[in-house]
Amino acid sequence: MIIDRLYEAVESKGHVCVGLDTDLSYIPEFLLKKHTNISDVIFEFNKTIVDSTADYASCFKVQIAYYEAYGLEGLLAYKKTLDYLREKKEIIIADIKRGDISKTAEMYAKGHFEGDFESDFITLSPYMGLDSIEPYLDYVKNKEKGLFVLVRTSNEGAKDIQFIDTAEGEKIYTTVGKKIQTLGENYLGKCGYSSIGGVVGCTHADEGREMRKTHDKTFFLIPGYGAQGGGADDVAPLLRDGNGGVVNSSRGILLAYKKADGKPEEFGAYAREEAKKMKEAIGNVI
Ligand SMILES: O=C(O)c1cc(=O)[nH]c(=O)n1[C@@H]1O[C@H](COP(=O)(O)O)[C@@H](O)[C@H]1O
Repeated sequence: MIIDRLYEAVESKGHVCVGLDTDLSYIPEFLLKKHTNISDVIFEFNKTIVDSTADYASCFKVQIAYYEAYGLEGLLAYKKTLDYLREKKEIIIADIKRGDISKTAEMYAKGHFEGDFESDFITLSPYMGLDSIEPYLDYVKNKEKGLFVLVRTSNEGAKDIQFIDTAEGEKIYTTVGKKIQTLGENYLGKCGYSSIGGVVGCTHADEGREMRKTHDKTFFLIPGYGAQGGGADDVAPLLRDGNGGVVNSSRGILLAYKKADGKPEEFGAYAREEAKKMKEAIGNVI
């Protein structure tokens, strides 16, 4: 099961998931000038970030919107980035947030678990129902692939729908989380967690401890660290026994050189330092 690979990566390298949400405006001028096409610019930036942070990262999350936004050149950069991560044996989470009827989902599964855009995990939205997740399950069972399903997201608007009380007297996200855990129990790895994980933001830390208890077999992808205001203390309740989740930071790492007003040529070194600091900060509180 792919979850065992991720669990072991967390054991050996820590909880940091580096987010490759590469906007052209994040890329230093000298790199923009060096290449004539966007795909080479984005790929060289990503390659430097991967090489600089890999010692401190258990996985990398690539948010596809940042690549789609640049059309075919962007998608070429996306593919090159995935190929490079695979070559380096890094674990890839493709943040594609899909969710559609089952025939369409079959094509999404093929598109992101096979071929040019193959990744290890993908993110899914469950709001069309569990039948929209079914087409991915054969890949989870037989092809070493995994899912992270949105449960309680990090944005302010999460409250608009996910926090509504159901007739059973619980929040919608609690119901979704329970359904994901029940489904996930069919795909447990040796580590005790399922290859069907849940996305739980660290920006509503208050219920974190309770969630960790009730979702004891669900591995969490935890966004919201850094740029969205989350810190190590917000993440700690969502992690258990020093494992049980990975924590994503994208802008916090990619833009570390700008925040420090550092030399643009040293953007990789700043990203490395930020990933190291994040790993240590989380290590200190769990
Ligand atoms: O699924 C996600 O990764 C995700 C879920 C969520 O609830 N909140 C959230 O921010 N994300 C993603 O996590 C990343 C956060 O980026 P930064 O805020 O720059 O660290 C982005 O790629 C978001 O799309």
